Amino acid sequence: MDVILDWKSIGSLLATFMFIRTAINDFLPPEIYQYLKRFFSKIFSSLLPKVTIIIEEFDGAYTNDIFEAVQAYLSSKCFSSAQVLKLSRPKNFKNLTFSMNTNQSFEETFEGIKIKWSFYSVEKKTSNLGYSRSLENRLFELSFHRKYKESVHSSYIPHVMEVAEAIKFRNRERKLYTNRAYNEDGRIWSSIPFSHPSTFDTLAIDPVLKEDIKQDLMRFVRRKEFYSRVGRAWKRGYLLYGPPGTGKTSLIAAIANFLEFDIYDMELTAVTSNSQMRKLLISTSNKSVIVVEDIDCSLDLSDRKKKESRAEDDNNENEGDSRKIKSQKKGSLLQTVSLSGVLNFVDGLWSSCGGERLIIFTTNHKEKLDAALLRPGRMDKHINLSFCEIEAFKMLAKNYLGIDKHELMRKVEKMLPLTKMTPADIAEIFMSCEEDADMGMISVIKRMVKEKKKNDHLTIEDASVDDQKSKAKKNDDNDNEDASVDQKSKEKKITDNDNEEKEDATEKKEED
Ligand SMILES: Nc1ncnc2c1ncn2[C@@H]1O[C@H](COP(=O)(O)OP(=O)(O)OP(=O)(O)O)[C@@H](O)[C@H]1O
Repeated sequence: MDVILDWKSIGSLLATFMFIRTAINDFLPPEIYQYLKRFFSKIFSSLLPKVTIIIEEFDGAYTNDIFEAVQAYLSSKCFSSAQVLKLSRPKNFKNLTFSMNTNQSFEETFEGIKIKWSFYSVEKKTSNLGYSRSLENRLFELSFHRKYKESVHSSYIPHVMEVAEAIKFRNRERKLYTNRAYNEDGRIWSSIPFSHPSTFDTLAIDPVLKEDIKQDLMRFVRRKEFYSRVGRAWKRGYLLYGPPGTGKTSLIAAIANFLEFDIYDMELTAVTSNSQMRKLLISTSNKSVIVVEDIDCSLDLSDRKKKESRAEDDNNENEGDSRKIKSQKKGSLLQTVSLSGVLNFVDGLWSSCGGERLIIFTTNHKEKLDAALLRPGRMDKHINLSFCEIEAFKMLAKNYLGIDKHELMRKVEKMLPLTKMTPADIAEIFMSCEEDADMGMISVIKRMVKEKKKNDHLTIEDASVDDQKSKAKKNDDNDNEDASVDQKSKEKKITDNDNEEKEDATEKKEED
């Protein structure tokens, strides 16, 4: 009976409320109505003291740095209070990582302020060109009492960012790229678990060049103030050029490892417009290396003045199959991103990015690029990676065979300039020798002899009839060299002694 009475009183209360509301709406002048509305909403908001800040993973197409920072911050904190946690150890991470599960909360007190974090994941439906797809939209909610709004803004949030930065620094050996960015179709355009083992120690390039690159990078990262003082965006452009297999990709990985930057590998051919490219680039995080590989294949970026004559040359040129396929595949998209689009982003747009960024273009054909793209300020440093020279060879021998010196090193030094072998060629031979130093060195020399023969043969085919004699002599020399290597390998098997003398004797014989 009591319950029935309660329901009755609620009903009459609601009826009275509706009556008053209608009366206010109908009879009160609008000005007084608005005034009363503001007045009551003020009273209600002071009665509801909670403020909530939402931190989404993506802001439109761009990643939100604060989301990542909060994620790192909470992974270090949530263990003590969240009820359901996720435990993981991503590949290449040393430590276990705790993170909050969806729909979970974590509470803490900071300088007397009660803070509550909640983590949600919501499905967002998007439709594009008749296709509908669902995207995961993850977000953190930060709630606290209204009266602490100012303190949260000026102390707590900076504290979270500081802790997150410290965690990132502490875990700098963890090489995992976790950032995700979606393009307008909702596809991930860049999600690279970055754990490339290449470092400056394993990179076989001229030591002087290596040191120069390291110095340049260090100067760049410590000159934040300088860049802002002179009013320039904090970015640097590198162009890596040289034949395939000379270590362009390895150098990029070594740079990212050295600087501890994220890598974004930009597939320009998948970008459908200049504005999309601009959006994608702005969505990259601070401290990142943006890589555009094979720029000459991705776009028609050749010097506009030379374009027509080049087109003819291209038809006649005997290029590698893979490059042809690449060009054909990408040809249909040639018009989508223009040279000016690329130039624009390399120049001006960076200013809106804030943090330091390195952009690296690679090409096998520097001469095909437009001069406008190559000028300083756009591509600040041009790095030529070429065929293997002796210092690089020694590094490869050390890395792959574990040797600092070898009796055949002098021979290699003599022959290297006569061949066009890339570090990749040599690395491949060493790989197949399973760390047997003698076998590795002998196999390399045999291959060099073959390469030299091939090169000589090509040169001679082009030469005039008068050069026929020298061709015969060169072939004789090659045969001698080939034989001497075989001979040496036999001798090596018999005894390790007297090698130096035997080699000297063989070389002398060849010279004679
Ligand atoms: N300078 C180098 N130092 C150490 N290893 C190298 C070097 N150059 C090539 N290599 C080896 O050869 C492989 C291929 O090299 P990489 O992909 O870096 O060459 P690239 O110049 O980028 O070739 P492409 O132009 O075809 O992309 C690497 O995985 C690495 O093992």
